[in-house]
Amino acid sequence: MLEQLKKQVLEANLALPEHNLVTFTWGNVSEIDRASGLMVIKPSGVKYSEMTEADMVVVEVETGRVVEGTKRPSSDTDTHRALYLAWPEAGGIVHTHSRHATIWAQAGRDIPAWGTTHADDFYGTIPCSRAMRDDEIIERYEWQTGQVIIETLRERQIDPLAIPAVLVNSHGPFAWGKSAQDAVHSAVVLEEVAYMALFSQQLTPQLPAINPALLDKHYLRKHGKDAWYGQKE
Ligand SMILES: O=C(CO)[C@@H](O)[C@@H](O)COP(=O)(O)O
Repeated sequence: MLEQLKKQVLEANLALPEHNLVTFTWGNVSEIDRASGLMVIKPSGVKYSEMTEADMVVVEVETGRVVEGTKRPSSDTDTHRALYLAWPEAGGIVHTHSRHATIWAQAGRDIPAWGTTHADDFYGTIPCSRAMRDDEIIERYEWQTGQVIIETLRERQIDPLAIPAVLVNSHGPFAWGKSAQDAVHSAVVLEEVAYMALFSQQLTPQLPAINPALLDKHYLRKHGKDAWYGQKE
């Protein structure tokens, strides 16, 4: 089981540079095995071009203890842990510094649903968190980053399954899904809609939100209980 998970997490991490979501060693992807309470995450600071399955690090989600691996886990491991512990439905988590999503995060701006590309995968506004306080930055920063993400969705009454991404203020995007690959899909679409939104609002500064009927149509045909998009599995 763990060997298969390491393979999946390596492939998901290698998809980040493939989709131009990261530069150098930025970003990280993990996946959890709920039965064992273990997660697999990329090693910290290792070049994607040199990364191997053997470099993947196995971490006990509850405690953060490294149970397998010779390398240090990602510096964002505690953020991933916090989200897995808070959201039982999260199977994979990704963090990137993808350019346009990070522009919105640095600007402290939510990305409203302005089109069907957004609506296909995000059932409404993608939130930006508040700025972190000094005490949250100084003590257990990565864990606290996770707590701010959880607080943002809770206070905005956002279902993590319906909007599988957040912009961490002054930092960058985190996205998630049923698996590492699913989380990377969310991160790719997030970057695309961030890019489109940036220029759409420049063309039309008072851009109205998407028609709710159109939002429903596009989101629910892919993710609703009667979803029919694509081919039957
Ligand atoms: O967010 C950041 C840095 O701001 C990290 O994603 C980035 O440096 C990657 O760190 P890791 O290599 O995963 O430890």
